[in-house]
Amino acid sequence: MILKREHFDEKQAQLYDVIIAGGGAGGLSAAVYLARYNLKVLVIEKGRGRSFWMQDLWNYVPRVVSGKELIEGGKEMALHYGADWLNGFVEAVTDTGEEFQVRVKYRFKNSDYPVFRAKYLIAATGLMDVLPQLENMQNVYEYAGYNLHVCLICDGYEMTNRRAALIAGSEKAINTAFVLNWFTPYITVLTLGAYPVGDEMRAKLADHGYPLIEKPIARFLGKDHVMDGIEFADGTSIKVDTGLISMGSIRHDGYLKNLDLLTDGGDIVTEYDCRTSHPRVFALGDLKKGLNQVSIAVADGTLAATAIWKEIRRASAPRKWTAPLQEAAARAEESARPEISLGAPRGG
Ligand SMILES: Cc1cc2nc3c(=O)[nH]c(=O)nc-3n(C[C@H](O)[C@H](O)[C@H](O)COP(=O)(O)OP(=O)(O)OC[C@H]3O[C@@H](n4cnc5c(N)ncnc54)[C@H](O)[C@@H]3O)c2cc1C
Repeated sequence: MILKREHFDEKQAQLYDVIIAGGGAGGLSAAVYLARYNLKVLVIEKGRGRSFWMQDLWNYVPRVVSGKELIEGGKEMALHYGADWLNGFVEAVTDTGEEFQVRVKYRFKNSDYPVFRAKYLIAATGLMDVLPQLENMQNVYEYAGYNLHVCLICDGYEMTNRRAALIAGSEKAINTAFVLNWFTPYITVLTLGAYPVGDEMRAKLADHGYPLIEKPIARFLGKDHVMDGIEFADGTSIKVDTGLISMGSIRHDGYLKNLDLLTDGGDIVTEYDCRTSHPRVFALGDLKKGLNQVSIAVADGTLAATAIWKEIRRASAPRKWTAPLQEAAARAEESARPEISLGAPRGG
């Protein structure tokens, strides 16, 4: 069910098996599995995460869908199988040793701060790509995620043989040009004038024939979500067919601080089944170390949910089914009697 204020008292009193922070690709996959393992699960989702911005989900079978379709379909499925869902922002998690207490901000105005409890926590809150900060951010949102891409693995193919602008957030990020050139030779590198570029990198770009433009962007040009050029602060402009933003990302992991999880370069380190350095915390998808793709996040959800089910199942009393089996046998015997009495009279 979708939780509203009137459900909070009842739901705060119960102990969930699992609380999932984040209802994107990974969190939804875990929710569906957990609900179908007949476990009590709550998904908490703030809205407008990374999957939401995917206009086309490539490299995923059986067909291309939008991120919104993926989220709506997954949410509907999780609810159908009995998961609870809360539209809210996970602010903090406390581990009492026995359970996790998950504090949520519910609603931006007239906020409530309910605390829900669970045996296990799944962190599936992903990350968000850093975008160029222009005066008019609407102009950026008009094209970002359409033909102004943020993911080379996802959208490199879409850029094949197109005139591409690479917007690099650091000198290191300029190296993306030498991967993007797998798909297209027509690359212009933009630094927004935000950092100096060393002689070695300049020489490498010149050697490949990639122009370097080091001035701030004023706005993206185009219409109907199709970018076809970039205008700079000095009034000059270039024509392009596509773009790739490589400016890093921000992890949605603030609520995990108290748990002191093992990380590597900021990514949460997990075992094969997505278990973190805390035995009752699992991390999925973009938040953890590994490839940032929907297929990976979805598979992570499968692994984490199944590992948790296995553990809860093994800790539960054995299900011998003695009483139900005896009852079923008694019922079968009962229903068999009239048939016998309907047959030919004995000894007749
Ligand atoms: C424009 C774009 C195009 C892409 N194209 C592709 C593609 O074609 N193919 C592909 O495989 N991948 C693609 N990706 C990458 C893909 O979106 C991610 O790899 C995938 O969504 C990761 O899943 P996730 O569950 O880890 O994170 P997400 O899907 O980002 O889910 C995390 C969820 O957590 C929520 N959240 C965050 N913080 C909190 C909080 N504190 N409390 C509550 N909720 C919170 C967010 O709102 C979000 O819904 C694309 C990404 C972008 C941005």
